[in-house]
Amino acid sequence: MTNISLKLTGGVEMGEIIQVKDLVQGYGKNIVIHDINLSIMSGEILGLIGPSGAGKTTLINAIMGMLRPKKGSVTVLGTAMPNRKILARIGFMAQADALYETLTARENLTFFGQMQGMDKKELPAQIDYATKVVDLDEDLDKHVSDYSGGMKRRLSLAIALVANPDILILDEPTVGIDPELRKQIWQELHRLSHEGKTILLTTHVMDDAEESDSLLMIRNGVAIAQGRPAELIKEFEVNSVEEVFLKAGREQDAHTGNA
Ligand SMILES: Nc1ncnc2c1ncn2[C@@H]1O[C@H](COP(=O)(O)OP(=O)(O)OP(=O)(O)O)[C@@H](O)[C@H]1O
Repeated sequence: MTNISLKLTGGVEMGEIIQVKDLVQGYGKNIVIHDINLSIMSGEILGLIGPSGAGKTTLINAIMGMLRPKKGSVTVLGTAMPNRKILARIGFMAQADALYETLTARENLTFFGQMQGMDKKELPAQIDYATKVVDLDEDLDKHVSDYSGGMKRRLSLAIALVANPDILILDEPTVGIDPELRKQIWQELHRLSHEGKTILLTTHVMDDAEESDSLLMIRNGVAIAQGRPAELIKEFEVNSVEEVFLKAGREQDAHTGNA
């Protein structure tokens, strides 16, 4: 355990839930994340935003403990990652769907729910809840092989939700999801955050960024802006989160001589 104090209130931990300190991460000799610092408090929704190849998935994989930090540290619920017990408390939606195609959606949800230690008696109600959030309740008994790409994304999100985890880590949860359902999913994410759940998601979409409580913008593996959307808009003297990103990118280029 680190020196971070976590208080228990009604079973939900309070305080700093995810902490990333001076993280350097990469593959072999290729460094793709440079000195990232990040703190996510309980009940906070943090949006990780950046262009393709910026290093979002790499950062998420480091937080999940799937990659060991090359330098710096990742702490989740006061425990250094990687850690199996902590992993069980995270609902994870990966960018590539990891589903059993020959099983039905219900069977997939049952399997992943049980893997996360869910009580068998609680599973039907949780499956019902999670599939309603993503609008798949009518298609629950279809084989995943008959699902469209968007339906598979939605099922992956339902799997992240099914075990009622304290922490949600979602890699591009809104890709392939229509605007109406996107709105419904955001309503649910806000409700979960009000319950004290901590949510980290990645996105390319500026609308998602505006829904987040706080943002970390990364470009070429470097944090170029960090803070609450409204504060960033003020700080960069622009009118939207998108303009913050563009201005911060230009400042990065000027700084590194790429301008
Ligand atoms: N398994 C891997 N082995 C080697 N290099 C990798 C691996 N995964 C990612 N990379 C490289 O690391 C960099 C960051 O990739 P990453 O997937 O983290 O970006 P991203 O921001 O999530 O992109 P996208 O939005 O397209 O998913 C890229 O240059 C990518 O080529």
